[in-house]
Amino acid sequence: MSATPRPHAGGASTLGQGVSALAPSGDGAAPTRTDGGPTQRSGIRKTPLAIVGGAVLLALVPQLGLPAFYDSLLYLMLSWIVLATSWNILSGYTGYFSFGHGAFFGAGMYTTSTLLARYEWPFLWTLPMAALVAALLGVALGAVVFRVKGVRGELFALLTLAVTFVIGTIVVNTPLDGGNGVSLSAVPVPKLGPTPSSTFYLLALIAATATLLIAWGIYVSKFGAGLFAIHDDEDAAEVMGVPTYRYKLIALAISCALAGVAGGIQALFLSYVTAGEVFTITVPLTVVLMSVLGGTRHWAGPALGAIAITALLYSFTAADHAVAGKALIGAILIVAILFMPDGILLRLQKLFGRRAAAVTAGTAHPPSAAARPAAEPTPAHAMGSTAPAPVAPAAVRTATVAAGEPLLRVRGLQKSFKGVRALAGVDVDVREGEILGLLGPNGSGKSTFINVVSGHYEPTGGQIVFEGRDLTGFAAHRIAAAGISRTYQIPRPFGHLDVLDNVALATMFGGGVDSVAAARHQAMTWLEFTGLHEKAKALPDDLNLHQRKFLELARALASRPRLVLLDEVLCGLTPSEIDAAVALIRRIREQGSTIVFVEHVMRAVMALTDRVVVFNHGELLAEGHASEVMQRPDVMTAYLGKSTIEAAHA
Ligand SMILES: Nc1ncnc2c1ncn2[C@@H]1O[C@H](COP(=O)(O)OP(=O)(O)OP(=O)(O)O)[C@@H](O)[C@H]1O
Repeated sequence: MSATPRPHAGGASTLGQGVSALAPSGDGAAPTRTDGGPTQRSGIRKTPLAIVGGAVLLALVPQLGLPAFYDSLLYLMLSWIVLATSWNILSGYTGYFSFGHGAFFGAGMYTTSTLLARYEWPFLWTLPMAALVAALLGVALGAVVFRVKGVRGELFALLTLAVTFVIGTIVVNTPLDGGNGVSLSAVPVPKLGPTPSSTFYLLALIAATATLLIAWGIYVSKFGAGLFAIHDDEDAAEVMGVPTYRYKLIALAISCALAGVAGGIQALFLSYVTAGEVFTITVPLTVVLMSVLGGTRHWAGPALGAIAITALLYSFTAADHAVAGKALIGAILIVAILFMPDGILLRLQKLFGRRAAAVTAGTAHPPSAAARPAAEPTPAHAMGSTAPAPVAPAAVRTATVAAGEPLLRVRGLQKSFKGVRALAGVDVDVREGEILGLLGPNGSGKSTFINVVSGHYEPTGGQIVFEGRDLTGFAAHRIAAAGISRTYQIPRPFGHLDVLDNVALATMFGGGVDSVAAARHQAMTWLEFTGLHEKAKALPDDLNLHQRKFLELARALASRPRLVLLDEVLCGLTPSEIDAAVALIRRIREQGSTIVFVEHVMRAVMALTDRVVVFNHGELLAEGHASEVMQRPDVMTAYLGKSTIEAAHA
């Protein structure tokens, strides 16, 4: 946007001119207070009050009678807060880095300017429309892009940037802009404040307050927990019950709607709108920079980044040495990002001795074992301890399978990967309450079976019936909700969530608990059940393999499944760790779960399983009791190879 703002703007520069054009005051009064991380329950109640309270105080600024210049500078700062925070709701929370924010901002600008200039709508009525059009644009884009697996990271960023240019080209070449821009100089500014510039300031203040409240609300909610899980491992999140597609679309719609509102206000602020300045990379680059600097894993991070960058720009580029000032700001940003890769906010939290907020939501962790009421389950001791078996926190949901019917009935299950037939049509029944061993040599299709039954892969053919309900082709989150959970052969914890929140996520999405606090409380008891309670606040990276495997188990159990699919949970463990794991799996069965157990460790198979099925080359080779099946020559041949058997007999 090369257009200068309407005269009342007091010479402040435009948003669309990007970082270089910003010269706001260093007031920094926007709400930058953090809630102290999710461990601070009192902070949770206070946070929205603090945001609203801060906004009420800031609403008094126009009464100070400052020159219009300051109103406009504060307006710009607040507008950047809206843009950066709205970007973060999709991109920071889910990890889908968008470079399309210019398109959504521009959609809002052109919606408002078209409605004002052509249809003479009252300005305030255009803002909901600006939000709606931007949100619809985002949802239309997301509905296509989010369906394509693998469009993440740089691909998603480039795609959204390309969409920005496409929309910009369309706008320029249609009557929306016509190549000349849209003039709004004749449109009256509503009288919210004593002056037009203070009106814009107050509008931006309302938008920023609403945006921060929304960003915070998502951050502390179950929805926010799901978004952060998508950020760390989308497939694992889906398998644990997070409806990833829907969640991404909702986050994108909210993000776009807020950017659209900012664009609508900006259109009238500028009074002259041109496409060439809006649909560029400048807006997205600026919001990315602000968010990364402030911290993308916290609702307040982007606001802090917006304030910091705009304040820097005002301090260093408003004077005569603008070019040197910009270079200095660049150097400061490089140093800040190098030394604070998680953003200023997390660094400040660490400095003030608080736990790094590398977690999703904002409610308190459950009380310590000592503080817990006596009626609750007693904590387990460390893994492998000889203490009495810990009590499972919640009874497993009872199955609703008809008498004589298997809990899981798989018929003719097929899965091919570009010519590789991993499953060639297997029939497997799993009876309620049993531990079924799933055996077979490497590459025989065991993990594929688990992946298909849990919805990680769609089957190529066949049928999966669980509790009499046909689940064939269901999305993984629906299969999780139906009562099937799984572990991964190589543990896939959510790396930025602590151990407790990893389990709480399963409690919420698989177990149907809506409150984050209740989910954490229940998750703690599952950690006690698996002996991980002392690691509740550790990040997965701090766990050894044994503990990571047990974390997988705790997550699988926390969704209170009727059927648990365990994929080589013992692989890589020491003999004593295997003993501890075998004892734990027994306890899992005792508390009511049915288990399918893929394993190569034969002594565990012998000790645990009621029945085994053996796969070979994607087909069912044998079925029966482990001790009998493993004696069969065809099974031995499959495991050891024909030549080995013949050599042994020779
Ligand atoms: N995502 C994939 N893409 C292509 N081929 C795959 C994929 N997943 C599995 N396969 C192939 O399918 C076959 C069965 O693999 P699968 O992992 O199910 O075997 P497995 O019995 O679990 O083996 P292991 O005991 O070594 O884990 C193998 O030939 C494997 O290479």
